[in-house]
Amino acid sequence: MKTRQQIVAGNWKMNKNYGEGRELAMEIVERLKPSNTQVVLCAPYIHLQLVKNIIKDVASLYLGAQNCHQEDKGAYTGEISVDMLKSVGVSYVILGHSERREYFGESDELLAKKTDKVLAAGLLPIFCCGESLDIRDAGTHVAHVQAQIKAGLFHLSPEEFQKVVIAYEPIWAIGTGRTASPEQAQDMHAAIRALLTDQYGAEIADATTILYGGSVNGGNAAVLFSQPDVDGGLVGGASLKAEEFITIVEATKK
Ligand SMILES: O=C[C@H](O)COP(=O)(O)O
Repeated sequence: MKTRQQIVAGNWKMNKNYGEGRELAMEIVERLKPSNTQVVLCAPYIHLQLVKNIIKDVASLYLGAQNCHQEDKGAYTGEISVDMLKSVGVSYVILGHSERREYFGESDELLAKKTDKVLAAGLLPIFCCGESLDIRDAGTHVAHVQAQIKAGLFHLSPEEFQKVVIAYEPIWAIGTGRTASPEQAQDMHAAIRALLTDQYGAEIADATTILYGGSVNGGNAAVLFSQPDVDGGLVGGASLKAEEFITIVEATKK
């Protein structure tokens, strides 16, 4: 039976120029201690090749991208294909981050296509879901998140689905300093796992990694990750400081 992998992914978003990115990746390599937690550096495209070279000898470090295009290639100015990502050693691709959904109009249908493309290339999607504050206040957050997962992922076969990592990121907690409480995170993660159990069965649901994202930092990571259904984090701001990021990695379950 597949065991549930603990993962901490750092999403650098649109931060760090070339030199700063090199410095950050090198400091992470220096500070990281061997462990079973997978650590994914989701750097901007300009850094991917360099970061791959810096992390290549560290078994627990993986390269991630923050997006991809849904087509193989062609006249899509400014876009990047899964084949391009794969060719520089990318393993994980973040899909459906709320910033992409909101600022770039990414729909559930589009994300289903991107998921297919990532899996077909042999890469691993980190599929993001999460509700706005209005939806949470209306009390429909569980239904909202479950609908995002159904629309983006439930066309996948069980074999395909087993490669997917889910990241729950309440939008009201992203970059705001206002994190979900451990109970709020656990409740949603349990609801997601229950949905996965209905669709794919308990064995696959139990083995699925579900990350929490939204103002995770060195001070709150341990209590969030100690929740039974929280299997690590998708970290934005705090992934830009090596020391704090490593503290977060070390807060994962052993
Ligand atoms: O992808 C990461 C999330 O958007 C969380 O960002 P944050 O840790 O800066 O709140």
